[in-house]
Amino acid sequence: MQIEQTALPGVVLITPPRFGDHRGFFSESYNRAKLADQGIDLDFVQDNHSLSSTVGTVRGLHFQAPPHAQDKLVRCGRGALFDVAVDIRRGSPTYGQWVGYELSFQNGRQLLVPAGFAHGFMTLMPETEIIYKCSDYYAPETEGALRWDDAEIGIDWPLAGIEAVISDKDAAAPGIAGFDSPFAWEGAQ
Ligand SMILES: Cc1cn([C@H]2C[C@H](O)[C@@H](COP(=O)(O)OP(=O)(O)O[C@H]3O[C@@H](C)C(=O)[C@@H](O)[C@H]3O)O2)c(=O)[nH]c1=O
Repeated sequence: MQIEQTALPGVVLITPPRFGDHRGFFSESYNRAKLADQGIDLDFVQDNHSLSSTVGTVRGLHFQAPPHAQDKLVRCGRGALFDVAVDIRRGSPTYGQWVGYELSFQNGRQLLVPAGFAHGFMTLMPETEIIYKCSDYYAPETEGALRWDDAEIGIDWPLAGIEAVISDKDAAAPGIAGFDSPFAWEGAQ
């Protein structure tokens, strides 16, 4: 299993091995013990799966506030997407900064987006599926969102100029200026 740190401490790229043969491939998309050996020991309780039909669909930037904050382990089941994590922990040295990676069926990469980060993605192919594990249950009363194209966050989305397909909820999300984050940085881990 390949583990790569990103520019945002805690956000990690994970690539499980694929064993190919004449039938295709086999891969352990999640193995708790092997991840724990690498220092990533999370207690996932819910798996989510969504399909986005159109290229340029954007979902995000989303989080759940404590006490239902979620770590998310994200992968692409079909197609390709650009997956983003934004640090929203008050006092964090990287507050407001983002990282983004292409996750695709083809590359098999996964992104670990810890609690304290807003998460979002843009699909790069039609009929793209995202699958992610969450460390807490859906708690709509704790949901929050930031605007996906907020100039102050400044995410360099691929497919610049495309008219993004977004939900009404995401269209109404605020920018990060004046955002009263429910997360506080707890110091270097
Ligand atoms: C997130 C979620 C939604 N739902 C329902 C609520 C609603 O009727 C329908 C669609 O919900 P949404 O529009 O919020 O779905 P979506 O915009 O795909 O929301 C997701 O976006 C990505 C970026 C994330 O990181 C997730 O945590 C989640 O916020 O699904 C659940 O039943 N359980 C869940 O865990």
